[in-house]
Amino acid sequence: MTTSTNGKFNRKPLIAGNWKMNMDHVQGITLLQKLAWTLADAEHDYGRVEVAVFPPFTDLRGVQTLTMADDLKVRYGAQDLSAHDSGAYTGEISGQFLSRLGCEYVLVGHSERRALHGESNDLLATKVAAAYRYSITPVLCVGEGLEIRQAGTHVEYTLEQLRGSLAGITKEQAETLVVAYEPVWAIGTGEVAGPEDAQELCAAIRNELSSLFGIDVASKVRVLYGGSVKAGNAAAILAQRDVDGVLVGGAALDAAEFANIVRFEHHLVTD
Ligand SMILES: O=C(CO)COP(=O)(O)O
Repeated sequence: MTTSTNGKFNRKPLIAGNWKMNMDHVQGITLLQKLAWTLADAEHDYGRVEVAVFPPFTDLRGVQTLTMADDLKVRYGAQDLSAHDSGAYTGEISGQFLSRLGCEYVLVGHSERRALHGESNDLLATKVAAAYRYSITPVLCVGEGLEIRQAGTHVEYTLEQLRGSLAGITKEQAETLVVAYEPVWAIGTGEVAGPEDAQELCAAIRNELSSLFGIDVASKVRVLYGGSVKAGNAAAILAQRDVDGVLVGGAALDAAEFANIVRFEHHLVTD
């Protein structure tokens, strides 16, 4: 008998939309407004399922202004941050600036940052620490590429990324962490990991956090799945025991589609 008051979820599900390098600041406001209206029409209960968007840096001031003016319940965050606080780091954005812009979350170590910008686990550990310095919750992204998946070493590889990118954080910090498992071969390819694959890795990540930081961490940390999530496959993925949410790319650029993912419970078959 579980004491859960939120369906199968002991942890509040988080439905997150990573806009990547899409939506300029005008388009971004329109998208957020549409999303908020669609969810308001559907009487979405944000206390039950949390919603967050990750727009480009240049959209964040507009997103903040709209959120404050209309008292929106959608949370938001940035797609990256600097490991440094300030100084001669041309082109970088400090966690301090993000905090001033009302960001509650920041993506750290998205596979596109790891692959295209050579971000290592060591660097990412310093970015995770920077996020915590400004009380921003990191959404740490991990996940294997196709070759590793085919070699069958994906669990060990992903857990190694997890350990490396969390080096030096405290148990208290770990308790507020969000981890997103995003297998690279499933990102933007239409190739979605099966619900069982998502469950396997989300459970392995939770177990690893438990042995790294203690069991209560594992019961609090939310572990998301990302990679070709759409309204049509979200419910089955979110029905898995250890999947506490999804990190959505392409489908987050369409307000109606993303709202349907947020409302996944309406597509769940209850047991
Ligand atoms: O990378 C992703 C989210 O961060 C996933 O992107 P897609 O949903 O477009 O596959």
